[in-house]
Amino acid sequence: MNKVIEINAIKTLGNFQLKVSLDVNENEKVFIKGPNGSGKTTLLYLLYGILRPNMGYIKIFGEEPSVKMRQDILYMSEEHLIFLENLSLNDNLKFIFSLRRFDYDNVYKLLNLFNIPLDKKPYQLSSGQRKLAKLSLAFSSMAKILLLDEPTANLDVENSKIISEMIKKYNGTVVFASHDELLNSTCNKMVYLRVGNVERVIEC
Ligand SMILES: Nc1ncnc2c1ncn2[C@@H]1O[C@H](COP(=O)(O)OP(=O)(O)OP(=O)(O)O)[C@@H](O)[C@H]1O
Repeated sequence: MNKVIEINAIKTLGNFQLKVSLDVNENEKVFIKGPNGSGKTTLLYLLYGILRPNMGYIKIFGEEPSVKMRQDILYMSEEHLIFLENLSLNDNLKFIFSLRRFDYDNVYKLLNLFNIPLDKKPYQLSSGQRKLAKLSLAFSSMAKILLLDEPTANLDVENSKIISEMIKKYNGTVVFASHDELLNSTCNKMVYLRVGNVERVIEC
């Protein structure tokens, strides 16, 4: 099997230290679990190249994470907004499409599936609707690796189940951090973090 992610690294943030050693294969669906503050988001930041390790290495497709990989790897944060507040969702999409390649038809298909009104501005949508709009983009990105932070936070059970199925069926690797037990059946591998350490890795 092709390894797409290799990490053996230490990252220090103030008095917190994350120490991770992990390989991820092509098309694997990896569920990062752990209590609040255990280092899940920090791990995703390292994989996306937002943070650099203090020691060790991170390889994505055999190379250090870098901006030039951004067509192949997409990170969807829990909190950060990706939409401009003064534009409708439709105009936001046009702008986003000018920056990066997506399966455009699939974006609109998913937005329709989730009943997201395109004429509304981001602040006129609920937090769940904004999340579903971001996920519609992520799952239409054609990225070889998706990094999803809390993909089902703010979503109802029905939509969470749809997202779970979309992760399972995604034609690529998905690494997702979540507290949502509903996603337990979604992965091939579970990685348990505790206070910055990999407590255990379970093949599912
Ligand atoms: N910029 C920073 N400076 C210092 N400490 C930081 C910084 N960013 C995060 N931390 C610390 O790193 C630790 C891990 O944070 P992280 O956000 O990775 O946890 P998490 O597992 O994603 O938590 P949650 O489940 O609450 O989202 C926390 O103790 C946090 O306080």
